[in-house]
Parts: sequence; C-alpha cells; structure tokens
Amino acid sequence: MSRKKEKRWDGNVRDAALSILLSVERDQAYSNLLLNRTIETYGLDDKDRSLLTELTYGTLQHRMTLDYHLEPLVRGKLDDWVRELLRLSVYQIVYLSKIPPHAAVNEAVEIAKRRGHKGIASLVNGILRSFLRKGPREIGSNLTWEERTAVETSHPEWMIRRWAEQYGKETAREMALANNEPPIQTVRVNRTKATREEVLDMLGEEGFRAEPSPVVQDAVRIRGGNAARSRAFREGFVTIQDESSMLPVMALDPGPGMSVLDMCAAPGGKTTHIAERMENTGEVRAFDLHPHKVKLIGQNAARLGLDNIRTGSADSRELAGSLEPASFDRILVDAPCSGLGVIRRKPDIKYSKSEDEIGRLPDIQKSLLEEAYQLLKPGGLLVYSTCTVDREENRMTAEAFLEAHPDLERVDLRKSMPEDLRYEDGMLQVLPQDFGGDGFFVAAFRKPE
Ligand SMILES: C[S@@+](CC[C@H](N)C(=O)[O-])C[C@H]1O[C@@H](n2cnc3c(N)ncnc32)[C@H](O)[C@@H]1O
Repeated sequence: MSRKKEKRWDGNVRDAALSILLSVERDQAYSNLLLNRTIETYGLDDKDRSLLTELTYGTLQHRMTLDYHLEPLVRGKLDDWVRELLRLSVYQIVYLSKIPPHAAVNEAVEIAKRRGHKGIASLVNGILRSFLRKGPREIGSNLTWEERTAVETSHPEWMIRRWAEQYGKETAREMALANNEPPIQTVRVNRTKATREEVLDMLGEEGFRAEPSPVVQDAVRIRGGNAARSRAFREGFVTIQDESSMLPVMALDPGPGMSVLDMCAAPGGKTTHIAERMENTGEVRAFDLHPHKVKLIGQNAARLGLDNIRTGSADSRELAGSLEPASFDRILVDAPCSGLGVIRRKPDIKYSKSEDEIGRLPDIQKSLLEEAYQLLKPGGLLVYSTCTVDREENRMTAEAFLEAHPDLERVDLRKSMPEDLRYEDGMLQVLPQDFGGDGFFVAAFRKPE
C-alpha cells in the first residue's frame, strides 16, 4: 500500500480532518492530541475549529458503521487515504444535515484530485454517487444482537459482548450509544481562589454560556466556547476536567494540613484538586512513572497558585522502599486502566484496545494497591479509581484487594457522594450514559486505627 506524503494545511478543513484520521489509523496517534495540535498550530477560528472537531470525531466514532455502508460499493484494495476520504464523506452525507450531500461529494473529488490523480478522483466520485443513489445499507436482521449492535454503534464485537455480560444487553447498548455523543466541557473551580458563583460570573462576562453542574459541587458546565481560551483558565481560577474525574477526590476527602500521596498523578488533574481541597496547606506527594509527564503536574500547580505539592518520578509499585511506612492520611491510586470510560473523548480507544490487554491490567492495579496499603496510616483513607467501565479492572480488583486485607473497612460512598448515582456495595460505577460524564469507578477503604 503506497504512503503518500501528507500535504500541509491549506485552509481546507476536510483536508486537515483527513490528515488527522490517517495518522490515527496508520500510526495509532491520539485523536484528541492531534486535533488540539492542529487547532493551536494553525490558529483556527471558532467555525473551522468546530467543523474540524465534528468531522474528525464523527468519522472516527462511526468508523465501523461507515465501513459497513461502503463495503458493497468498494471493489479491490484502496489506499489508506482514499478509504479514509470515503469514510469522511459518507459520514457527512449520513450524519450532518447542514452539509448538502452533493457538496460533500464535490469536496471529496477535489481532495482526491489534489492528493492523488484524476483516476482516483473519478473512483471516489463513482463510489460516492452510487452511495447517494442507493442510500445507507440496512443493518441486517440476519446478524446476531452482538454483531448488529457492534455495527450500529461502531464498537468492536468483543467489547459489546463483554459489556452485555457485565451489565446486561440494554445497559451495554445504551453505553455504546452514549459513547457516540459529543462530550460536555466542564471545569473545576479552584476553591482557593474563588467560589463557583464568582467563576460563573467571570465566564459569563467573557461570553461563555456556563452553568453549575447538577452533579458535582465544584464543577461548571460550558455550553458555548472553549474554556482553555478563557481568562479564568489562564489566571488559574479553573481546571478543565470532566465531572466524573472530580469524584475520586471528593471520595478521598482531603483536608487542611494532611499528608496525602497521589501514586499515579500525571498530568495532575486530581493532584491539584487534592491540593485545593487542602487549602494550599499540608503536603501532597505526587508520583508518576514518566518524568516528562511529571513536569506537567508542576506546570498545572504553578498556574493554579498551589505550592503544597511535591512531585517525583517513580514506579509507584516500589514506593514503600523510599517513603516512610504507614505515614499518609490519604492515598489516591488513580490507576492506569483500559480507558473504556472515556471513549467519547478518545474514540480511537475502541479500535486500539484488545481484550488481552485488559486482562493484563488488574495485576499492576493490584500491585499499586498493595503498595498503598503499606504506606497508609492507621485510620487513613485509600481511594482506588479508574476511568474504565470494565468490571474486571474495577469491582473485581477492589474485591480481590479487600480479600487480601480483611482488616480494611469498605467505605460506603453512598453516604458521602452525590445521590442518584450507580452504587454497588458502596462502590461507585459511573457509566457514560448516567449524566453525560465519563465512565469512572471509585472505591474507598479505611485502615483501622
Ligand atoms: C489515569 S492516569 C492518571 C491521571 C491523573 N491522576 C490525573 O488525574 O491527572 C494513570 C497514570 O499512571 C501512570 N503510571 C502507570 N504505571 C505507573 C507506575 N507503575 N507507577 C507510577 N505511575 C504509573 C501513567 O503514567 C499515568 O499518568
């Protein structure tokens, strides 16, 4: 398969979307990082930025459904970029009512001419016109429930089967559909600098449509605009963070003067939340495996005006050798995980993860928890969290940890956390369809005095 040299951005949003989609498919690049880099590098205006985001995420989110529609129309092997261009065009035709179908086809033909030659342009034209004539292919009733749901929602079949086994078919399907909805941007208020009302006023004055989160006390939902460009963000009044991501620190309940350990801390979203809750007193020790990521914690702390955080890079499975045993009031293990709760923000996860990979994660998650146990003070609180919906990494890992340490008390989070969420034996499992936040798991354990 030939690898054509990418064209640079030439002011064409579809061309830019195509380049991002190609890198995601071919080089396993992260869609959200590439998208942000393109937007920042070329200084796109709001209109182009929102179209680029919609085209990139939409095509990626619906990739398997688009391939299903294209399958009967394509004969022989296509170059990667041609296949991606066809997906991008069919996405616009099927899902975007504001773009006239013929305009989507014409744009695709122009791109095919520029990137390839007349022959390819006429192939693209033929396939897309034929799609316009025939319309989307019906998703067959000859398929099993798993196969049909996989095609309809564009999730791999193994993921649908696994979720159906873990949550039942209805919840699994709702989850897959919710993953294809655009995420809501939310920010966390820096309590050391302002109240939520003050931040709402500040954002409102800058023209953002901002509203208080009905779920999380520290959160504000942004409906119009990108909070990364706000004064509130630049001056450290807020952190961009999903509402669900705020729940682990609420469960941890850190207070002024405490000694807190954050074992998987980078880029510091939760470390800084902890430091804010401690009113910039006491000390948060924040570790992560990767030194380049540890630097980001420091940068975030500086922007927020927090100086009670001490960072370090380490394998946190071996921290007990260098830190004093039983010395922390609070420990957060926000563990490395499959990320199946954040598919809405990172749709590439659907296609890049394998079931085998998930099977290997509980080992590292359990080792991190073991280390945390050694470092927790009697009477101290340990929180285990992940951004996945997978039961093996969540509930089963937490249960295995409790079994290994029968002295630990499982804290009933229903008593301290927002009502109307999904609790199982006092542990919290948020699914993406629950309130629009990411899928997250939170469990808390207390060591006896
Ligand atoms: C879910 S992310 C943490 C997100 C972070 N808590 C936040 O809120 O911004 C998991 C982190 O664990 C780190 N990690 C993976 N294995 C680790 C290990 N053995 N020791 C320390 N950190 C590890 C990864 O580099 C990654 O940054």
